[in-house]
Amino acid sequence: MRARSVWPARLALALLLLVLCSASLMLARLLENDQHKRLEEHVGYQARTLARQLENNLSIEVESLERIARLWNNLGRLQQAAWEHEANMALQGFPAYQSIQWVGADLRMRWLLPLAGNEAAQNFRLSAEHPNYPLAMQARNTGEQRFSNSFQLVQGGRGFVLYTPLFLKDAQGQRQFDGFLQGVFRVEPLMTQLLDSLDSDEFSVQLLENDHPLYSRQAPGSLPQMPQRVALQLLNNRTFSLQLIPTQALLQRLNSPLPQVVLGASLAISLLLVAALALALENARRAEALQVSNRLLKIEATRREAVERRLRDSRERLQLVLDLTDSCQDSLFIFDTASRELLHMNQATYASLGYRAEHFAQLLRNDPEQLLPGFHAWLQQARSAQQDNQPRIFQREMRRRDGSSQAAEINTQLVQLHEREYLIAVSRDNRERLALEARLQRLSQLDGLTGLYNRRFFDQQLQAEWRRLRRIGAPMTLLMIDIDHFKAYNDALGHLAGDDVLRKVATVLQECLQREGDVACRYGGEEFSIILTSTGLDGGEHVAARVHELIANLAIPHPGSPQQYLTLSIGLAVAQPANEEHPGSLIARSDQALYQAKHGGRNQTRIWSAAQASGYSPSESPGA
Ligand SMILES: Nc1nc2c(ncn2[C@@H]2O[C@H](COP(=O)(O)OP(=O)(O)OP(=O)(O)O)[C@@H](O)[C@H]2O)c(=O)[nH]1
Repeated sequence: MRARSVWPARLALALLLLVLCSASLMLARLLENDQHKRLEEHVGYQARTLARQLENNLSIEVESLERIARLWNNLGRLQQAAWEHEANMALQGFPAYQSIQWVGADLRMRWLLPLAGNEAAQNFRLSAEHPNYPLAMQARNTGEQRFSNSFQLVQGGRGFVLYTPLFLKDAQGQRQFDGFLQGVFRVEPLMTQLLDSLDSDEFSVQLLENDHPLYSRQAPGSLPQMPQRVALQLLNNRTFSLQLIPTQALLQRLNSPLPQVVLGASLAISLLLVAALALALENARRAEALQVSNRLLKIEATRREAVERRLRDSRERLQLVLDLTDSCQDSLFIFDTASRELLHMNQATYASLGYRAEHFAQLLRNDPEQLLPGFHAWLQQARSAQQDNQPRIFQREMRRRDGSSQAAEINTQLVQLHEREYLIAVSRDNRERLALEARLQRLSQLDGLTGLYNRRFFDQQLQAEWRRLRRIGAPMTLLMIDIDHFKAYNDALGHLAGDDVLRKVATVLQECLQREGDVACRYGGEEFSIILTSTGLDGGEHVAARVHELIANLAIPHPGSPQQYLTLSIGLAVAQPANEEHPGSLIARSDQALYQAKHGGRNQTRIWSAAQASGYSPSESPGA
């Protein structure tokens, strides 16, 4: 289960923050623009006020000179005293005047007030080369006042002139030009007077003529990017303009910190808003992650429960299996071969031997030879057998608690696990089976009718004893015994009687054997054999004689026998196994001897000898 990506939400928040910040900046910018606008309006208003003031001032002077000119024109040329009176009044009313003067019709300076400061202009004459000449001529021709452009005053400094044409009426009533009444203004005092009331810290002021500065008053901290210019209309002259440039001080005075406050506040609010949203987003993400982890935890818990349940079930099943092994008759035990610590043993393991569980475990750990004689050799055998892929079932003796031994068939399996070796052993008390096997073994060696050993056992025994005697250099004697006229016996008395006779003969033969190693067998039909080990001719003859004697003692009636009693014929041969390879020759010799006994009249023993064998005349030993 995968948590949703947080990046789209984070991107959206970043965009939101960007938008909010941009909006804040725009708002602040709007407020600033508004402030600038108000500042411009203020500066513009000031400029317009100053311009109107300047225009008013000059228009008042225009009027005062016009009034003098009207007097002049109507009453005739003024007397000097009257002129001085009028001129001084005008000068007093407008201190910005540099001078008021009358230039005669010949354009030569006549009267000049005040004289002080204007001495240089006393002999002034407006020549045709003077820049104001055309304007003056225009005023003369039109009879209207004209305001000049600026020019270099002969008194020094820059100034301009208001030309007011004067006329006299001649005798014929014709108007005669009588020169100009000139109001001369110097820029400097004109502007100083004008700006007297203006706060010098708040504006820089320029008087411009055709965009060229004629006068400048610079205030510190001017903001040249915010000039406000107002065109001046001085009568006919429109070349002048007034320019105000606000200063930083004015800006500070007029501007409020509102835009900054608004910007700061809105940025802070934006940040807080985005932070709150981010926090909410993070909380939602964590809550979702918590839900996911809770779900995973639940799944894990369910899985663990299932695992534990399975574990519990398998543990219970294991315990059940272990308990069931206690019900088993066979012993089952598993132990570490290095430490001989028991991993498991069922009840039969220790109980069948009479131990308690702890005692058995302790014995296996501390003294395994005591418990299982030859333990270490057996363990090694088990390893070798497993390596060679040989059968791993061992017949061992286990020692009971009372000291007696118990035969045990132990099936072993060695297991290598986690670098340790474990032995799994299943042990079984097989005494009964061994006894049964022994019995079967015996039965397989015996003749069912007589209880003597059968022909097969005879063959095995003859071979085994032959080899043994060959080793020790001792002789072997073989007696081949056959019942005489047994066919006749059967024919006369029946087969059951014949069987009974066979059993009686067997008993006789068995009685005749007194030394260990001597064996009587039913060789086949009515023929028997006796193997006498470490026995020479004397011993053989002795046994044969005893056989004849005991049979004779029985005096078993035999209607078909010349003696009327049952008799036996015996062929006897002696051999030295050390000199011969196989016992076959011994059988053949004793057979030959038996043949001789039969043909010699029966009821006798014939001993095989080499001399007789060549002539085929065994020596005779008559029966009893
Ligand atoms: N009742 C009985 N008879 C057997 C048994 N085995 C062999 N016979 C008999 O033994 C007889 C042996 O007869 P023969 O080989 O002719 O020898 P014989 O009659 O004993 O004569 P001689 O050996 O020459 O003295 C046969 O009639 C067999 O049937 C047996 O287990 N029980």
